Amino acid sequence: MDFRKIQLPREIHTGEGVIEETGSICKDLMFKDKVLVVSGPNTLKIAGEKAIESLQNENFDVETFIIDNASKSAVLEVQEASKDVSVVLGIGGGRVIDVAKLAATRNNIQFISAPTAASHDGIASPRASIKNEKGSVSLEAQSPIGVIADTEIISQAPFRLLAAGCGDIVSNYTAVLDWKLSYRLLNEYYSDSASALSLMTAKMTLESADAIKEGHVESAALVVKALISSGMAISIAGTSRPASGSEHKFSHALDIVAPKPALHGEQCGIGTIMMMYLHGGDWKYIRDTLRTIKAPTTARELKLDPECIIEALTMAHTIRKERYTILGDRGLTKEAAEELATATGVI
Ligand SMILES: NC(=O)C1=CN([C@@H]2O[C@H](COP(=O)(O)OP(=O)(O)OC[C@H]3O[C@@H](n4cnc5c(N)ncnc54)[C@H](O)[C@@H]3O)[C@@H](O)[C@H]2O)C=CC1
Ligand SMILES: O=C(CO)COP(=O)(O)O
Ligand SMILES: [Zn+2]
Repeated sequence: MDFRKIQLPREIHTGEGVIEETGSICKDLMFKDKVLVVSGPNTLKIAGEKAIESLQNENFDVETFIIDNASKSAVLEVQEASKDVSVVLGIGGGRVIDVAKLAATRNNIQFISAPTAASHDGIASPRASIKNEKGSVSLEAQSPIGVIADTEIISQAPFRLLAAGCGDIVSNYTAVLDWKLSYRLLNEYYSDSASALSLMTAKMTLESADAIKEGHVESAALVVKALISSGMAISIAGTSRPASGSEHKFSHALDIVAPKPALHGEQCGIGTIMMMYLHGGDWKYIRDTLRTIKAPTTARELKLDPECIIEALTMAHTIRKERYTILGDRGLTKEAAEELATATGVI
């Protein structure tokens, strides 16, 4: 028998000020007594404290745990801190959400995702990216039972984070091309519906590029919706394949080689320009649209040396080797990497 399970969020709450409804949302979801809020040092002040007040107003006993990295040890610490709670809330950026999501999954506890920035599509996905000695691993986790996305808070986050979210969405184009390639060459499992949702999300976002502006609640709402939809494509696929291909391998490689990596979504956006070139697709459209959004398209904008880009390109195929992409099993030579980055204007 070919059993398949698709897990999706049960409730998605978006809107200006919705973080102040956290307590009543948790009550409606029938959580009781003690809850754990996992946040970052800054995001606690930006959103965590409002959520805590709202939870306390509904008589929840709130514990707080602050993390600053998506490491294995942070996951273990949050697991330890969440043994006797009814729900774990991750309030912050992608790293906070991943740690809280994985710790809750391992403790068999429900998880609520409350993003403070629209910077990544892990908001509603059933995966968690955790750093390890080799860079990072994508681990299976539960989907959040609820998403609380306060568009006012998200619209006030540095614009760079919103533009990065667009880079993570644009990645869907090359991720799907890579996935299809692997399906054709290696008969890898492939889902038409997950790919269709992923591509539609990327297409709609790029078509709205002109409307993605700094400080606008509507822009934040547009990107949040796309990131949640991308996370659902990951849920349907049961793998991050529809949203992570060669461009993500490049970004994961940069996280290893760069002295100070840029944001995940920024790196993925630039990776998409280059991987689309390798696929023979319309890489200029990707580049120009990222420019319209004011997302970075060059190494200089990422504050990275050209050497870093070349090194990441030549090692990208070694990341998640089981995930076949346009980079093949042998990857790029140094010369080919240099040619690719130069031809696309990345260096
Ligand atoms: N689980 C999944 O399916 C996915 C996971 N990821 C992971 O997510 C992470 C990337 O997420 P990011 O959010 O880009 O990085 P991040 O979590 O490191 O956040 C970037 C910075 O933005 C700050 N920040 C967040 N909200 C803010 C606000 N409202 N105002 C001011 N500063 C704010 C954070 O404190 C942090 O310093 C990576 O580790 C990546 O691997 C990315 C995509 C999918
Ligand atoms: O970043 C992701 C999707 O945007 C998750 O992908 P990975 O499986 O590469 O961690
Ligand atoms: Zn990503």
